[in-house]
Amino acid sequence: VVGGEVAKPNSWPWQISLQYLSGSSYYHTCGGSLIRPGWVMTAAHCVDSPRTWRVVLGDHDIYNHEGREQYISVSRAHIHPNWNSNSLSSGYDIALLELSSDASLNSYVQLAALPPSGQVLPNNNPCYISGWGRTQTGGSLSAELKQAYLPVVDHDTCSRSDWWGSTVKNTMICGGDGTLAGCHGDSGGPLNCQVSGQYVVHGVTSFVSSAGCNTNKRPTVFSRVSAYISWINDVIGK
Ligand SMILES: CC(C)C[C@H](NC(=O)C(F)(F)F)C(=O)N[N@@+](C)(CC(=O)Nc1ccc(C(C)C)cc1)Cc1ccccc1
Repeated sequence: VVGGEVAKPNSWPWQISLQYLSGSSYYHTCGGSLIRPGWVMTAAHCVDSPRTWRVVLGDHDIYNHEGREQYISVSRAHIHPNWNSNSLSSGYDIALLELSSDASLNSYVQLAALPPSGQVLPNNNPCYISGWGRTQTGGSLSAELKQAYLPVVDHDTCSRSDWWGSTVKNTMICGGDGTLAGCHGDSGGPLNCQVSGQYVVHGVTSFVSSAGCNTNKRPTVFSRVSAYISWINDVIGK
């Protein structure tokens, strides 16, 4: 997350760190959201390559064990059937991770609320991105969970030719003005939007400009969760 601030610990209790095994250590690679005790929602591009994955719940500082963490391995990744890693702009950058066991819900680990199918938020709706991603383009990951205020940029504005143009589809949601932004390592994490006084996960962090994470008129782009509710229900209801 470029800009913004360190989040109050566990203030986004559905935020998870998705980590892969390399040698004998695990490394943070993406964010995600706990949507059922045994299911995590993340970005398809996070789980494109087959690896040994684990999710860490209840975390704040990813480099220090603070005692609230739960470490659960991923038994299976369900990538959206229409996802094509060579065509990020087509969308479908969403995946569901089946956990090997259920998370224990407590004050540090809670389920995310998901939006109703098809709900599109108005321009400037208050939202926050959260994540451990790079704190500036080409920088390093943040040890502590960060958040930044990224109000919704509606499709009309975000798809303007001097903004993202036709790269952005209406199955995506744009956030922020490019000053504050998501960055590498925030992928898959939530866009937490305030709707009727409650935070609802409306976005899955998908991409930023290759010219730089915080680039003017290139807001952070998220998969719009409300466009995938029926697929999500099909997979987890199964
Ligand atoms: C892995 C890619 C597919 C998605 C990746 N997503 C993120 O970093 C995210 F924002 F989600 F945290 C990204 O934007 N990666 N970049 C590598 C940028 C990138 O690849 N962006 C991008 C944007 C649009 C498109 C298509 C839709 C035209 C393809 C790639 C990050 C970056 C940005 C500036 C400097 C260095 C690294």
